[in-house]
Amino acid sequence: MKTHTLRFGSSVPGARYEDGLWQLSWSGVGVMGILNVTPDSFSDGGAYRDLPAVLARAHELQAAGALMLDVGGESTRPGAQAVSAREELARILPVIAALREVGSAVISVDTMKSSVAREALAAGAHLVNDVSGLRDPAMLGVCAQASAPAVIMHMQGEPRTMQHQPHYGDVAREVFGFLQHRAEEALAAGVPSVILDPGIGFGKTLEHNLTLLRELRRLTVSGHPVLVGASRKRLIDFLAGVPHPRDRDPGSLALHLHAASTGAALVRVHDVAAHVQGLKVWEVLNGSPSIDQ
Ligand SMILES: Nc1nc2ncc(COP(=O)(O)OP(=O)(O)O)nc2c(=O)[nH]1
Repeated sequence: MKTHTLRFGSSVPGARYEDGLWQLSWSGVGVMGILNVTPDSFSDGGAYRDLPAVLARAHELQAAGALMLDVGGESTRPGAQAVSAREELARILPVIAALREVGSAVISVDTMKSSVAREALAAGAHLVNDVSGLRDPAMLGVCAQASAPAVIMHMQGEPRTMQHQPHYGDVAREVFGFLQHRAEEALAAGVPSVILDPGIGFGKTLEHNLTLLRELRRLTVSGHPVLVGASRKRLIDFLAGVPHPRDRDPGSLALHLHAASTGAALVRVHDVAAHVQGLKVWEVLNGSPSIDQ
């Protein structure tokens, strides 16, 4: 089973200090638990209304085996209206501070705004998850300055309109080429590590999403850890006729096991327990280095 490593400028849970950086390594596929603190996220918006409920959810995700928690204060579902930096910060800063207080897992902040990323990192987030692929001109500098890894995700257009008419000449070549290019720019700017994400459902048709998943090995061989976030997304309804997002966890796991078979390093999920269980079984059948006797 492949071992993946992320380098951080500051210490993170489970990391070792080596060559002047904190190195977090894991084998097989790590699970990033989704912690949305929004009123309108497509599958769990408003589910965690107050801080105790959010912290209880965080504990549940961590107890289920999440390697990281992804804290998001703005829905990026198709058609979502943008949220101000002020509103986004009001939602996520108390959560990040409280998670650090209780000693949580590694914390990523899911934001497209450099101003939000800067404050979230200062409040204790360990890395940035940017669905816009570091589009904000200041985002690279914020991550480099904080010596924080960045998840670079591909999105065509904006959440509000990205699904109107997504179009590519060669979707795999264009998406993977974009990610490789942004990775080089980020590392050259001093970002200690990058994670690449094809952006399932972000300005893609069903066919585009399927092609990216089928061709994903072309990205995982890049050497950068690859993250896939297909959890509860619309393509599962298209493929298996599941209209309600909360009913799509089995399909989510199937998509993420496929991602694991291509060498993905992380999956971003709502149902952490099901994914930890499914990946454990999958990894034994596909050559995990150790089996708990
Ligand atoms: N890196 C990465 N980040 C992401 N953030 C949000 C969503 C959308 O899912 P969710 O957070 O559940 O919904 P919403 O954006 O409505 O809060 N998907 C991804 C993804 O695929 N990859």
